[in-house]
Amino acid sequence: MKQYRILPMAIVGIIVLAIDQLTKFLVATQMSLGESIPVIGEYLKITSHRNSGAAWGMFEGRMLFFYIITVAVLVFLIYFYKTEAKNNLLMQVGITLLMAGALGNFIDRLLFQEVVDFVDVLIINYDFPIFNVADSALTVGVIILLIEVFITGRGKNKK
Ligand SMILES: CCC[C@@H]1OC(=O)[C@@H](C)C[C@H](C)CCCCC(=O)CCC[C@@H](CC)/C=C\C=C(/COC)CC[C@@H](O)[C@@H](O)C[C@H](O)CNC1=O
Repeated sequence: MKQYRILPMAIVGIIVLAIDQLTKFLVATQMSLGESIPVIGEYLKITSHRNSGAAWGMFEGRMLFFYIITVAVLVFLIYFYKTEAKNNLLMQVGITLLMAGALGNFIDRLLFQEVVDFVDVLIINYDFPIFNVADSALTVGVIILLIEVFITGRGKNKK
């Protein structure tokens, strides 16, 4: 248990997943499609948006593709956790975030065949795609794993 921290990681994953699903639910029920609520002026808004594709609307509507990819990603992450994340907290956190993010968008795709997006940021005059908590978890998870492999851990098990 200590080496894999299954219980703490499961709690982190469930909390991230719950926040993702709650925020999507609130946006979908409390806002009309396209409605926008400024949080920090033009720079950060909550905009109710839907996306039946991946980042930037790629593979729009290809739900079977998304189901297959997501199950493959989840199976790979479980395998990777068991083989590479032993005694490695950073890697365990990164993989947990990736799994929570993948599951969050998977639930939306299974239930609605599209994903609820609402985080609308204006980055240096480039209107970044609208995303959600699950995308944030996926992106942070990717960054953590990259840091772990290339900077701190070099992939080896750390005490
Ligand atoms: C973040 C992964 C996207 C997420 O992948 C998932 O679900 C996984 C589990 C399933 C995918 C089929 C697999 C990855 C496809 C590759 C991809 O997509 C390139 C990733 C670039 C990424 C590097 C990490 C940068 C940034 C993206 C965005 C900002 O993220 C903060 C824009 C998000 C908005 O376009 C929003 O509309 C997307 C919508 O919510 C559906 N989300 C997905 O498909």
